[in-house]
Amino acid sequence: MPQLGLPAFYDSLLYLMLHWVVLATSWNILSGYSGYFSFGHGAFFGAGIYTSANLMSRYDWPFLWTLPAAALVAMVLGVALGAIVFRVKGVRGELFALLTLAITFVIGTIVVNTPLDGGNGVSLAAVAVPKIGPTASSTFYLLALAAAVATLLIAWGIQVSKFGAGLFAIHDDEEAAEVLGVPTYRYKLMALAVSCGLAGVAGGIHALFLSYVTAGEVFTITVPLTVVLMSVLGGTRHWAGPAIGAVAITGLLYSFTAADHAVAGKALIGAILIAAILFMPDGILERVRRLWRRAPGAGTGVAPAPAAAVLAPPAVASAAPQGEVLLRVKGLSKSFKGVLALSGVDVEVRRGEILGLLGPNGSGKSTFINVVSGHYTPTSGHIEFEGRSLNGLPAHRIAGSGIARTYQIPRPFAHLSVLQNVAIATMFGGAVRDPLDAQRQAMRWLEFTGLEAKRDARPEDLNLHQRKFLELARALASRPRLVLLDEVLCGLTPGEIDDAVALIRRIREQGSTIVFVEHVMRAVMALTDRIVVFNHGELLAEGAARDVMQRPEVMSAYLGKVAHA
Ligand SMILES: Nc1ncnc2c1ncn2[C@@H]1O[C@H](COP(=O)(O)OP(=O)(O)OP(=O)(O)O)[C@@H](O)[C@H]1O
Repeated sequence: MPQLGLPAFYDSLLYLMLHWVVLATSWNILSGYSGYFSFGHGAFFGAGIYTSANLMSRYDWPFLWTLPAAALVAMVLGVALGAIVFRVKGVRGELFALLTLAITFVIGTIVVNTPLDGGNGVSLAAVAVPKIGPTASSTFYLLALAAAVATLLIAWGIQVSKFGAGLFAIHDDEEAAEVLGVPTYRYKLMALAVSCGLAGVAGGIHALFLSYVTAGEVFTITVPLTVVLMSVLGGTRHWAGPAIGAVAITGLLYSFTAADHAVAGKALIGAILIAAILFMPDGILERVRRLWRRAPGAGTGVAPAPAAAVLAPPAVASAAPQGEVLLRVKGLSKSFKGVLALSGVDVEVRRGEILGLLGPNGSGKSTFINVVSGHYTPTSGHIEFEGRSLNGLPAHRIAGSGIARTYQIPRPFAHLSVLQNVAIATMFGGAVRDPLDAQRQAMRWLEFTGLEAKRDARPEDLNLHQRKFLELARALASRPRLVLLDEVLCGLTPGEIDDAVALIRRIREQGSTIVFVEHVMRAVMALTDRIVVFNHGELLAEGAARDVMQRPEVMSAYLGKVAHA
């Protein structure tokens, strides 16, 4: 472009487009991918601007040397903030957005009241623009072009990687992602660091472009609002979406400014945004991709599993010999603000067995699964798996050690296909790094659970029976040595229960040990080697199902409950 000799206006217009491509795409890496909607992008952009501006004006750093420093300062600021905020459960959605916006104003106030700005702004009129292009405006264009290409490559690389898959899982259900082995805290921090670093670089370049920076114009709501609009317009679930939004909005805005119709331009953009949000809530790009997918002959890009693989699911690794204690739980208690859900429970699970976990409603069965899988931390007691203590481990480390679980009410990742849902488990539990390999392996688990025809469906298109089987496929795909099944049969018809019972048998046959929480007595009798019965959070009885269910104390705990099953 600089060689074409066009008026400087075009260089500047293209600079601004690419500048917004960097900002919107960098915002999307955290907020679009992981769903942590930030309104604090102005703070990180501003950190980059003021770092570069101060290093150039006060310390005479050459402009290009200030850019890594701008990235670093913005990154450190973001990671320091994230290290605290991401630890607080529940700071998501509007709370996270408001918190990050408040931080922008706090940082703006600090900058104005310190020598960083001093209330007068920082002038860079005396700083020389490096001679990268033939003119100053072309230099800015080339710098922004390099930054935009690098940012888009990073965003693409993350989207197609295991890291990206983890972020998309966090977007849909952070707790379920953690239980499947996604290191959610680390991933969120990494995404924030990348997002802030890129915003810092954009800020560093923009400082010299503006040549005079004031906190009043930097730390405003304009930057976060604009990047959110651009990303939402283009589509937040794809690396290219924010760039499309950025080009569309900047192009429209400046074409009207050039023709002296700036107000009409803003009104038109407002109208376009309203129409886009109403008719394309997932963004322009998602709309186009959906039309493309509907086109005859459009495939998903995932090769089918080889025929031999389809016949047999992957063997599950077994670390302990048959009959050895796999899981040892001693004196386990869990209380919730005065409610003692588990009280000093001792349970042993042996390798290869199906252990039924029974008890009336509210007796602590789901709490047991939640504590063993790391969803809740125990109040007291000890949990040991294959001889190693699980106490204090986060849920993703427990998943990584070979324990998988299902939820009583299925919790699939709503925006991912059935195949992608299972592939996440293959990657994080089964340690397959390459997403395409993960999808091939996931396909084998879909065949195992009979869901292969639904591979491209969204979870919302499945019935309850299929969603429960998807939970099973997802749990198995992490190749666990112990599977904790929480009422997988609940809500199924008698025919579907028969299918599920046969499937659970096959799961055991291919090597997994199963703890099976269930109220359906027919299935308990057919499947379990042993049962333990809980009542009021305590262990009431244990042994073979036929003996234990006859005991008077069990019958009285269950009074009225056995009969209906
Ligand atoms: N997150 C929570 N907060 C407060 N109380 C809880 C929580 N989770 C479980 N409880 C309480 O702990 C007790 C045991 O609940 P739990 O869900 O483990 O029982 P359950 O045996 O699985 O019951 P069901 O068969 O109905 O699923 C109940 O009194 C329940 O209300």
